[in-house]
Amino acid sequence: MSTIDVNANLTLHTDDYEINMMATYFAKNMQNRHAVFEVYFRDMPFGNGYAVFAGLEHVIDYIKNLNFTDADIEYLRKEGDYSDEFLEYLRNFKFQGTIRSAYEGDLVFNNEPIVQVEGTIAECQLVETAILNIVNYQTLIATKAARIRSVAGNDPLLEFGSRRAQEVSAALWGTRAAYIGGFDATSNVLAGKEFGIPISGTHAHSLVEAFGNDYDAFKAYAETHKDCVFLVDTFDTLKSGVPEAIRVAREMGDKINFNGVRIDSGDMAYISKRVREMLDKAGYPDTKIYASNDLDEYTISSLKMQHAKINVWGVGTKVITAFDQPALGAVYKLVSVEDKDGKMVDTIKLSNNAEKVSTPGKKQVWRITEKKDGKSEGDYVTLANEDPRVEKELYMFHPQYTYINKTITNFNAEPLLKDIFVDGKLTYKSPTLKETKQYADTVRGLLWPEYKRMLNPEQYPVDLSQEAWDNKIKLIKQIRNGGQKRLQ
Ligand SMILES: Nc1ncnc2c1ncn2[C@@H]1O[C@H](COP(=O)(O)OP(=O)(O)OP(=O)(O)O)[C@@H](O)[C@H]1O
Ligand SMILES: O=P(O)(O)OC[C@H]1O[C@H](OP(=O)(O)OP(=O)(O)O)[C@H](O)[C@@H]1O
Ligand SMILES: O=C(O)c1cccnc1
Repeated sequence: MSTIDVNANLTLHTDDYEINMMATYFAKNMQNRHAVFEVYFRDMPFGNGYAVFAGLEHVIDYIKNLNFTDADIEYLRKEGDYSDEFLEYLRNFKFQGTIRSAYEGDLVFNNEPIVQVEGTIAECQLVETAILNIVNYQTLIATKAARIRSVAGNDPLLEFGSRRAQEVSAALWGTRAAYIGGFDATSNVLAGKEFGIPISGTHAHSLVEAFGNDYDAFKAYAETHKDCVFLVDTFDTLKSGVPEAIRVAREMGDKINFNGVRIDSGDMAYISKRVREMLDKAGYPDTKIYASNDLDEYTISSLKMQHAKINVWGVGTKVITAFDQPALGAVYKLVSVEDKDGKMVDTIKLSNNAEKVSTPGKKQVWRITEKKDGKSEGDYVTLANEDPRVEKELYMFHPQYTYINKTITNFNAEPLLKDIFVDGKLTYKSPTLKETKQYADTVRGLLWPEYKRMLNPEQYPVDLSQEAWDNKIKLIKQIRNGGQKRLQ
């Protein structure tokens, strides 16, 4: 069994209310009614122009292992007010639904479905909590990482956040998401072993404290490691740390690779410039300067503007906790359900807040790109039975401000939601993590720069097809006119 337990049974990792609803559906003999739920988020995280989808691999592990054990059933018998018949139903429960999803690394936007779960209403209901838990966190971290990548240019980005992550699982899956989003390596050795992420590490202040001075610590490290990056700011970066690192490098000669020095405090623009001068003067122009200390896209961008001489960035807390926005806020909404006569009926959740009104009907998202250069034109959300690929021209309009519109010709339309599980069977073959990272990079390249800038990006169009829009307005009117249906 691996430590990141891909075989973990997380069946009870669900909210009590999901099982309570399952019990009601069961008692009313509605448990097998066909239903479609969709995951979407309402606002772009960090005010970013795009989000990077992540979490699918963990969702797949979770679904594969869904199964109520005897111990789970006994626990529910003790804690809940469930009938014996319902508990027997759970004991025999198997996920037999269909899941369609964006791929990890895909760019996703607010107010479009990014995961779709279709099956019996009972099974769809059960998986809400875990799917949201996984996708919300990993997509958030991958997006934060992509923002940091966007200002770091081609510089190596090291993920250092395990000590500050919200517990173990977040550190591990979070660093995987950060890798997809644009980081190059992690300090977490377990994540390296389990996911194949390159690992990277320097040393801490404690090494210098333990030896009492920079020289003895660096010398001892150099005698025990070929590749050396010395942390130079324990006492005084310019007066002691860097001179002693150079002294040790000279003494050790080609017994070591003097790969770098790390700065972890102070004015990193000023210090890095002085350190660069010292290293160059000493004949170490290839020795890199690493920086860490509460870095994020803002500090890195500012340091770049100040022409700081930093080559490698270690980023911990701010990426692994998505520091400035703790949750993505993705939701899971019922969009269509079978009525008592076996007919699928679209459903809507109304709200006084226009943004919170869900879009009814089973849908597909089409990424519309120009045929000429493959660049993005926007996303076109249709009802599932529509196929814009057969259209010669596409009329795209803003779903709230409909006077904002354009007609597109000569376009390609690619579906975002792809089959992952079909009738309970995994039909999707996962790429390697490296391929996923490469894919994330490629699709980011297709987005116009206006949507990618870190501050105040243009809003990427996510439009509804005329049919999807008409369907929504029809349902809103129906319900406002007192026409709530009896489906039972
Ligand atoms: N030239 C700079 N421009 C912008 N931000 C910087 C610059 N130099 C450092 N920073 C950032 O400023 C913050 C300084 O934080 P803080 O005051 O905690 O660090 P410190 O006092 O240098 O070190 P310590 O962590 O040991 O207290 C960090 O987020 C760091 O990344
Ligand atoms: O600042 P982050 O982006 O989270 O990067 C990780 C931090 O972890 C280490 O510090 P340590 O835990 O020793 O504490 P410190 O921040 O007080 O130096 C390292 O020196 C970085 O400063
Ligand atoms: O390797 C490092 O330098 C490192 C690892 C974790 C946290 N801070 C720094």
